[in-house]
Amino acid sequence: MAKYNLLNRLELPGGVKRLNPEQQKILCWEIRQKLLHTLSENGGHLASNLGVVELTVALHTVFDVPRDAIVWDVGHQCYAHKMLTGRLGAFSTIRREGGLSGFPRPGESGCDAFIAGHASTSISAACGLATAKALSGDRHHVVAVVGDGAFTGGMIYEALNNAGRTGNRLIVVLNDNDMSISKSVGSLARYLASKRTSEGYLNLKNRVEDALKKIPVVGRELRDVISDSKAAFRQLLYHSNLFEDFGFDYLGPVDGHDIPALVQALRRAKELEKPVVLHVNTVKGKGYAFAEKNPARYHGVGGFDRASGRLKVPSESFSSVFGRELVLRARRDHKICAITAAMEEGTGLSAFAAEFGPKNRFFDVGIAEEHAVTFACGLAAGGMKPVFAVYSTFLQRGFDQIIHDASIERQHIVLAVDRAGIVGEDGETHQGLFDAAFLSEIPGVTVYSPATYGDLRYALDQAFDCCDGVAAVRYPRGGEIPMDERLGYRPGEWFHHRSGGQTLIVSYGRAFGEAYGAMELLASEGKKADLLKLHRISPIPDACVQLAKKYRAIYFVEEGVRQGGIGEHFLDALSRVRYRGRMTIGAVENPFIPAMPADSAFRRCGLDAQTVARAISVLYF
Ligand SMILES: Cc1ncc(C[n+]2csc(CCOP(=O)(O)OP(=O)(O)O)c2C)c(N)n1
Ligand SMILES: CC(=O)[C@@H](O)[C@H](O)COP(=O)(O)O
Ligand SMILES: [Mg+2]
Repeated sequence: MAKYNLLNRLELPGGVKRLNPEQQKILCWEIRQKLLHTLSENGGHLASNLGVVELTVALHTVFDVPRDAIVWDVGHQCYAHKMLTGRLGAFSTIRREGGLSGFPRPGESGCDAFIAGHASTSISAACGLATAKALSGDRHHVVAVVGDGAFTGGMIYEALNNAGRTGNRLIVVLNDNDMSISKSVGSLARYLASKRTSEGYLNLKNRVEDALKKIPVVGRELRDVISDSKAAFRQLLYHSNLFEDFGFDYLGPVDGHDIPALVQALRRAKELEKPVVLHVNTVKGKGYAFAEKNPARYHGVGGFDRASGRLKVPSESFSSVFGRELVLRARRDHKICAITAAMEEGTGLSAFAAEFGPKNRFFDVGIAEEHAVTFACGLAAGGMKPVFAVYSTFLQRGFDQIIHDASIERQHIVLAVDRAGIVGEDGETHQGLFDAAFLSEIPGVTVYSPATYGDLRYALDQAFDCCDGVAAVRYPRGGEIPMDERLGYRPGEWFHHRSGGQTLIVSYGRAFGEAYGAMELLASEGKKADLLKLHRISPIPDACVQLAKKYRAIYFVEEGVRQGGIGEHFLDALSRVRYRGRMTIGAVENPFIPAMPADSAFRRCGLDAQTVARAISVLYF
C-alpha cells in the first residue's frame, strides 16, 4: 500500500466525510504511520495521539470545523486534528523552532478553536464558545474533548455546573483511556470504570423506551411519565449518573476505535439540542505495541527507535536526583511525604511512590495543583513534612493557595518546582518563567535556585531542616550545568568568584552557566568580570547586596520575567544601600516563548554568554 495515499490526497476540509468506512480505516492506519515516523524524530505526545485517531476522524466526519468548534483538553492529543485541518504538509515541523506547536493554537489555524496546554480548561472554554453561539444565533456546535485525566481537574466541575445550568447545546466527549500519565486511581477513575463496564447507558434507556412503546394504550403514557419525571424516578429506573445530575444527558460508553459507532453516537449527541456527555473508551498508545503496553512511559517521548521502542532519555536529571535524595531523606524521617498532581514520573517520584506509597506517604491527587498545595498545608498542620513536586508552569494554578493557606500561617511545606525556566519544545503554555517572580512576592516564602546537583542537595537540606514557612526549590528541565573545577564552585547561600574586575555578573539557576561563559569571553578580550551566583534567590542574602555594592557596574542575568523578577528585587535592595554604580538586568521580556530547543530560547532572550559578554563590553568597558 502506497504510504499516506489517502492522507496525502485528502481534500480539506470535508474530505474525511466522503470516505467510506473501509477507507477511513486505511486513513487511520496512515495517520498512525505519520505519527510514529514524525515523533520518532521530533518527540512529542505519542501514546495520547495514537489513542484518538479514530475519534478524530469521527469528529471530522460529523462536524464542520471551523464553523463547528472542537476544543481539545490539554491539547497534547491534537496531532491528527492538525493533519486533517490543512497542516499535514508542515507536520514534520511539529514542536520544532518555527514549526507547528504541539498544542492547539488559534494563531496557527482557525481550526484550533481555543488554546490548550494546561489541563481541565476545555469545558469552560467550550461553555463560553457555546454561549456566544447561542447569543449570536449561530446554530453550529461546540465540542470539548476531555481525557479521563483532565477530568480529575477541578475546573471541569465548575464548568459542568455552569454549562448544565445554562442549558446551551454543548457536547463533551470524555476520552476515557483509563491511563492518563497518572496512576492515581481516585474515585473518579473507579466511577468511570463502573460506567465503562455497564451496559451502554443509552442503549438501556432506548431499550426501555422501545419496550414501553410496544405496550398498547398505556405504553406511550408510561414512557411520557418516565421521560418527564423528576430525576429521582429516572435515577431509580436508569440510575442516572454524575453528568445527568449536572444537567447533561449521558451517552455511551462507545468503543472509541469503532468509527461507525462513534459517528452514530456523535450524530445522536448533535440531535439532543442540549448539553451532553459522550463517554468514549479508547486505548492509549493504540496501534504501537510498546506504547499500548506502557502508555505512561510513551506519554511524552523525546524521540525513539520505532523497531525496538527504545526511548531517548537523559541519563541523569534534576528530577532523578531530587527523587533519589527524597527517598534517602524519607527513610530517615518518617514525617516526610510526597505529593504529585498526576506527574509522578515527570517529577522523578516513581521510586518514592514505589517505596512509600504502601506506607501511605505518597499521594497522587490527580490534576489538582490547587488542592495539592492546600492538602500539603493540611498535612503540615497535622505534623507531617510534605513536599509537593510540581512543574513550575502548573504551580501557577496554586498561587492563591500558597498565599492563603500556606504563607499567612507560615505552614512549613516544601515545593519542588521542576521545569523552572525555559523548557523547550512544549512552548508557550509550559515555560517556567514566572515562578521566581511570583514566589518571591509572597511574604515568608524562601526560594532556592540550584544550578548543580550539589546545590540541589544543599537546597533540600535548607528547605526541610532550616526554613520555616514555604520553602521552594526550583530547578530546570534536564541536567546540571557543567562546572569548571578551577572555579572552585561550591554550594551554599551564594558563590562569589573574583577575577579583580570592577564589573560583577549576578545570576542564579541555569543562567549561571551563561554568566560564566560571558566572564570567559570577556577574559579572552582582556576584560575582567567577577561572578556572583545566588543559591538563595529570595530573600536575597544581605551579604550579597553588601558585596555587590562595591562594584562600579553590575549585570544581572535572569532566566525569568523581568517584571517582579529577582533582578528587580536585587536593584531595589541596592537602592537601599545607596549603591552609586550602574546595574543592568538581562531578563525575559516576553515569557510566551514558542517551541524551540532551550539554548535557542536563551539566545532569543539575549541571555546567552555571547550576548551577555557583548552587552557588558558595550556598557561597562
Ligand atoms: C494543570 C496541568 N497539570 C498537569 C499537566 C500535565 N499533563 C499533561 S497530560 C496529563 C494527563 C492527561 O490525561 P488525560 O486527560 O487522560 O489525557 P491522555 O493523555 O490520557 O489522552 C497531565 C497530567 C497539565 N497539562 N496541566
Ligand atoms: C502535556 C503535558 O503537559 C505534559 O505531558 C508535559 O508536556 C510534560 O513535559 P516534560 O516532557 O517536560 O515532562
Ligand atoms: Mg487519559
